[in-house]
Amino acid sequence: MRLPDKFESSMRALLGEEADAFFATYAMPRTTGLRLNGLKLGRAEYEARFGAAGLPIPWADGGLYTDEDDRPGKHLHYYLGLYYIQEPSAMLPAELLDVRPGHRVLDLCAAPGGKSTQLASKLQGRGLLVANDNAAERTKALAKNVERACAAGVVVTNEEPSRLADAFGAFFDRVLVDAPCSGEGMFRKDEDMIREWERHSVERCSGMQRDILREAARLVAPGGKLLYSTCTFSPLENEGSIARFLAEHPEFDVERIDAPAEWGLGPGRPDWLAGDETAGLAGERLASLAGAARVWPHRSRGEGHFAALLVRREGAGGTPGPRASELAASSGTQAAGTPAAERAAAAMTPPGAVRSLAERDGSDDEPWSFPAMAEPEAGAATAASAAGAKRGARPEPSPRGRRGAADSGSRARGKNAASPEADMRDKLLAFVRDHLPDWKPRGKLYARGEQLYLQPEELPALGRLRLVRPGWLLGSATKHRFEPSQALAMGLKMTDAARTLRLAAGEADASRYMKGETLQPDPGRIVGRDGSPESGRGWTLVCIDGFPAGWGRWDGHLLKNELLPGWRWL
Ligand SMILES: C[S@@+](CC[C@H](N)C(=O)[O-])C[C@H]1O[C@@H](n2cnc3c(N)ncnc32)[C@H](O)[C@@H]1O
Repeated sequence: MRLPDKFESSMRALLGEEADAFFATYAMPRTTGLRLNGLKLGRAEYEARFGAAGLPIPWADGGLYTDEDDRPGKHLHYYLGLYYIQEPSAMLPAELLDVRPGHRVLDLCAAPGGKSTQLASKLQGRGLLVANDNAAERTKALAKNVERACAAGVVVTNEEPSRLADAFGAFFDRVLVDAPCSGEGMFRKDEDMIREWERHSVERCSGMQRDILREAARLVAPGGKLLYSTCTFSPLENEGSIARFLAEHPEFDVERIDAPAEWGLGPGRPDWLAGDETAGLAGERLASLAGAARVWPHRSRGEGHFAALLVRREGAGGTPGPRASELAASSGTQAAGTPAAERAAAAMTPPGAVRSLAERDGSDDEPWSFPAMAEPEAGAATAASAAGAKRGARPEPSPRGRRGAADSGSRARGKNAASPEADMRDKLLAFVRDHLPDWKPRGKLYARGEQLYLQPEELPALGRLRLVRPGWLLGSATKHRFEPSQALAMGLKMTDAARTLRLAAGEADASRYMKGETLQPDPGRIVGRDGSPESGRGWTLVCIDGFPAGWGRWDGHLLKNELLPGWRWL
């Protein structure tokens, strides 16, 4: 591999005696890995059922090393969302962020979603994750990866950080800034990164990082944490970005990353900054940058990475955004400014205020309502509709379109059962009663066109933001019925569905289903929740190795395949 001369000479100067060991790694195979999806299963269960999958990655829950010539992306289990393919060092930042169930989490630079899916598994379905990226095209992969792994509790946005900061204010307990960077740590993984490095200068990346970090600071609740990470070795983009951040934000401190010695991490290197790169920081505050962590390929089994954990002091009041203060007023709880730790602890106990669908259905005069059905301002296009318009395709129905206009009327009518909202909800409820009898999701409904989403209860109204996925897409309420989505299937458990076809990955019908073909299973294979034959017809959850793969429609003879083309196994 031919490394750029400028890169080589600066790394030799920084590493001194260690430089030879560092450069020797470029003749070795790159490191590869996968991370089991903790929302579906853990390592013990995976290995007990499917055999050993690789050596554990020491810093990542469910992380396993793979061999370069393994092809985990070709396996059906990948399509079922049982794991995400991720470079081992890239699993470190989300582990360090200390995300717990109930937290409000923001992944500010999230596409294509490796760390978002990891953060979502830490939340275990409690709390909220906003996964954002400012590149519209990249949010498509982000949304799909989230839907494959864990769409419940996740909102995908396509925004500039400043607009998120204006909307949310100091709302989040945890913020991840996995920043765009010069990618020096990925040269061994992807030689294209060398060409990219030659095109994008370290200085340009450092400017982008400054702008993103400035806005990120506004989004962290007092007592909350911000994890900054890059996949580059450049001191300017790593310690330099954090030095400038600390100089501009006295309310933040570095929290030392105390990793076990066997992880092989190196410290942050404030001593590598040139005088004009320290942003005037000096003394203990400059020295605190040593509490960051560097992954070195000659010390750990992983590509190059940097991580710094920053904590916003308790009582360092941020500005609650208009949306966050709305939430505080409406919920009667203190939304912004409440110590994050207290709220996280409260979230660990079952939240009585958050009622399940089953509890609402029947016991409430407005079951599973639309309490915060916010609509984007006229002219604020969704990312999907903007992308469609660019390609000249028919844009997704506007939220202020046919349904939206009627919705405004329905709000004026209040609880009128004949409102379009109530009609959509009733179709969904009828589907749930028939097909998912004991399913107990948490959240509130949100409608966009015909599509119905489930949002986390504590998500404030997001009217002006570009929403790629305003929540978990449950399906569409069409004129005659509710049609469940692929995202709904992926977020269910096999035992949630009243009717299933249960296949094993090795069966011909499993690959035929995943390729989009109609199936003709033995009717005895269509079973109910307890595994006994089921005589009904209609929507059927197709499961492979015990995990949902998608929907089919059973007519007693044939199973019509409802797997969308983009979800097929090629
Ligand atoms: C290193 S990648 C993120 C990888 C991702 N965290 C993952 O684990 O899959 C950096 C991302 O930052 C996004 N980005 C660049 N500038 C941004 C900005 N100003 N605001 C938000 N995202 C930005 C890029 O589009 C890119 O997807």
